[in-house]
Amino acid sequence: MSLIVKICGLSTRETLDVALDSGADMVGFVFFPPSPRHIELPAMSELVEVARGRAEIVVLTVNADDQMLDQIVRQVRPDWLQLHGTESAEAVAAFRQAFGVRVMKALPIAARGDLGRIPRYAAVADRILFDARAPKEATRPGGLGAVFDWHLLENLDLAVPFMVSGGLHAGNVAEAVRVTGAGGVDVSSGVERASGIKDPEMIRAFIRAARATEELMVR
Ligand SMILES: O=C(O)c1ccccc1NCC(=O)[C@H](O)[C@H](O)COP(=O)(O)O
Repeated sequence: MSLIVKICGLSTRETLDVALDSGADMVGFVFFPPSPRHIELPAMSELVEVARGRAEIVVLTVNADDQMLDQIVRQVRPDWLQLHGTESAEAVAAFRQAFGVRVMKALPIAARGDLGRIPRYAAVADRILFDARAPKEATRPGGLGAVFDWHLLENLDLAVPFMVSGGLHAGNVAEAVRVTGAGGVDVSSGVERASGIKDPEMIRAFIRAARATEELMVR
């Protein structure tokens, strides 16, 4: 069975090419100005056209309003919107219907209590992405290279596919897949040599390591 591998926070042609040539299934672009990976829509659109048809295109936003999402969808035409803020399940359902784009909802995980809201979101999103909960003082809700306790997701049975993220890198991705049984993995910081600066060799190594876990997948 194949694992979905997403490389997030791409912002240069060189590193996008490396991700595509190495076989990434999804490539993510961040539209969130406080992020070191933020990319304006005209530049994003140019990169997206390079990726279209070769990998699924994901645009990540944080609590974006209807107007912003409408602009992103019209200008960039992504395959997916990744909602990485505190969007409600009702908002996820409404965006999905309004924009005709698949929606991946990121849910922050730190403790067992965070699992309670999962079914609400699984009922309306096309995919769930689990990420580490950002500390209160963080300037962004993700892309921090922080790991959560993967055992919290053990034996999770969801109606929709899910992916795991948060502090993944070539050295721990196999264990994350083994423990969570996730159908996909998502990485940003773990393939960077400095904040916001992707490293070609780290991207290659991550995708190689992720592919090597596929033999562990039984579902
Ligand atoms: O990348 C960012 O700067 C970012 C900003 C705001 C919300 C989410 C953000 N990133 C999320 C991701 O890149 C991934 O979906 C995931 O959280 C993995 O991040 P990392 O722990 O850096 O591998």
